Amino acid sequence: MFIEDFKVESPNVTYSDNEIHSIYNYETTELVHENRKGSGYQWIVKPKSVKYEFKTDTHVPKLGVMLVGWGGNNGCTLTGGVIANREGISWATKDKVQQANYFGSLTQASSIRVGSFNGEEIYAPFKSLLPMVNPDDIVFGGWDISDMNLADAMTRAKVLDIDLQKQLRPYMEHMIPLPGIYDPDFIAANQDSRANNIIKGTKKEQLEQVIKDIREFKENNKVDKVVVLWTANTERYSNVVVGLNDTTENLMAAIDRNESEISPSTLYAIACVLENVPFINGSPQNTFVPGLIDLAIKNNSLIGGDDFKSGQTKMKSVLVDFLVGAGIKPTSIVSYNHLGNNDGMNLSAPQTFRSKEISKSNVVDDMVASNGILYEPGEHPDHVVVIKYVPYVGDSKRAMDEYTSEIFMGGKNTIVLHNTCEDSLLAAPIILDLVLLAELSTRIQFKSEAEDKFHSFHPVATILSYLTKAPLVPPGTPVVNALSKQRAMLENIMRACVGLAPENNMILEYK
Ligand SMILES: NC(=O)c1ccc[n+]([C@@H]2O[C@H](COP(=O)([O-])OP(=O)(O)OC[C@H]3O[C@@H](n4cnc5c(N)ncnc54)[C@H](O)[C@@H]3O)[C@@H](O)[C@H]2O)c1
Ligand SMILES: O=P([O-])([O-])O[C@@H]1[C@@H](O)[C@H](O)[C@@H](O)[C@H](O)[C@@H]1O
Repeated sequence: MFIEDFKVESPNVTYSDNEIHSIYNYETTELVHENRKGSGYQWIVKPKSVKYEFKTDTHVPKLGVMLVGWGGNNGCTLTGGVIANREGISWATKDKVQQANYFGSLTQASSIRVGSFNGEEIYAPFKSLLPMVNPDDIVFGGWDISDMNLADAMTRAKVLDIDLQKQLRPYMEHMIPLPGIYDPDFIAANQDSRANNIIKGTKKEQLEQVIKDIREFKENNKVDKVVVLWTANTERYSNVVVGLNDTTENLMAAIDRNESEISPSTLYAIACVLENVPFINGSPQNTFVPGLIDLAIKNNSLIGGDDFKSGQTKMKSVLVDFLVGAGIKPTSIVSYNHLGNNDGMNLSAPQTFRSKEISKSNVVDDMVASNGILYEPGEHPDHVVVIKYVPYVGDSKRAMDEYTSEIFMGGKNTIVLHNTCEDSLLAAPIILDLVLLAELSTRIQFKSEAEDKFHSFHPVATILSYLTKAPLVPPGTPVVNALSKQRAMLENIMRACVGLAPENNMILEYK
């Protein structure tokens, strides 16, 4: 059965006018490697219970979302999709009259199990766990190196149905992206033709302009909070150089010197960290150079990324988790896709493709490392990523995957997948989830029984990892890519905020 909402009644949960306060026993383990006399070294696993308190501010702000690359396929598709939902727009397709929806969004279109009732499993909307921004209320803005208005950008993108585009045009034709920071050294040369909307000046002047843009957007739109998200073109990796961008001091000094190796995405991100505005990187480049991570931690300003996990890689983080979890040994993974949108054109350059190849390839590392029965230390499946630009197919990405695995008694198992989808229709709801969850996480404070004061999550927002191919994590902490674990982590942290136990799927009451 599906219910729309619920309230937790527990001595450990208090709902007040401004917050939800929960007391939560975190059940974990502590490992010890002991030298046991006579039996040599022994791993000892000790169950451990740590009491935490969570406080969630229930004041849901008026949220402004500023997209870098607002005029791109993802940016205009998301903007149009939210307007269509907000206005209740429906449109004729060749099959039927289509209603607007948020399918593909974890927060808006997925559910959680709240328990059983009379032998029936009871589910509720994911978003019913904690008060979240209603996406219909978001105010959009942002930057683009192309000055095309959002209605014309929607036409250029060729993603949304024509009848929908016609209805959206009046809402979007007055939406004009702010000039962006353009550096041809960081994206493909084929992007130069659209770069007619640029912030001039030195890197310091560009940084200062972005800060001014954020402040003016917040003031002009009377929003309480702003989240900035990069959905602009994939950049090449920045060289990380001692003395240039390895520390905050060196990074800021490099900007003062107008050093060419500081990328546009890093400049936007620095502007956000200086303004304490969450910044999320939806592309694979290493925007977050060490000096920037250092600055975000010092300023306790949320940063998250990298690279939306939307299609082929999302499937990979499910399939490989299933195979390895079933004791089957993937030995060869080949992921090929072609697409014809501007993203694909930008990725046709070797240096930008390399950024994407890295984020699409590293996604199996944690799953492989989890099974020492299947893999020797350092052993990995052969893993190849291919992306080709084929203009004719546009945003309709064709992905073809082949997974070859070793099975029982020397057997071989080959799984072949083919997937066709509008890449932007996969990415847009993920962008929505990223900004909504980033905003929510800034309203959560918590402390363990060993801490005196409540504090926020670590500014490097691992909580967003379900939505990214290459999760950015605090230095020295584990990277988890398995999709089921990422979703469970996010849901269980939100359950803890309302005093609910993690979903453990045991259903002992019926065993
Ligand atoms: N399924 C997906 O679509 C998907 C999945 C994962 C990651 N991504 C990443 O999301 C990004 C956007 O994808 P898209 O399909 O919307 O691409 P797009 O090329 O349609 O849009 C990118 C936009 O960014 C603008 N731009 C480029 N550099 C800029 C800068 N420095 N400042 C401001 N604007 C700038 C471009 O003019 C363009 O309008 C890409 O990096 C892509 O790799 C997309
Ligand atoms: O999310 P995913 O399907 O694994 O990866 C996608 C790539 O296959 C595609 O070529 C690229 O253009 C998109 O930006 C996205 O990164």
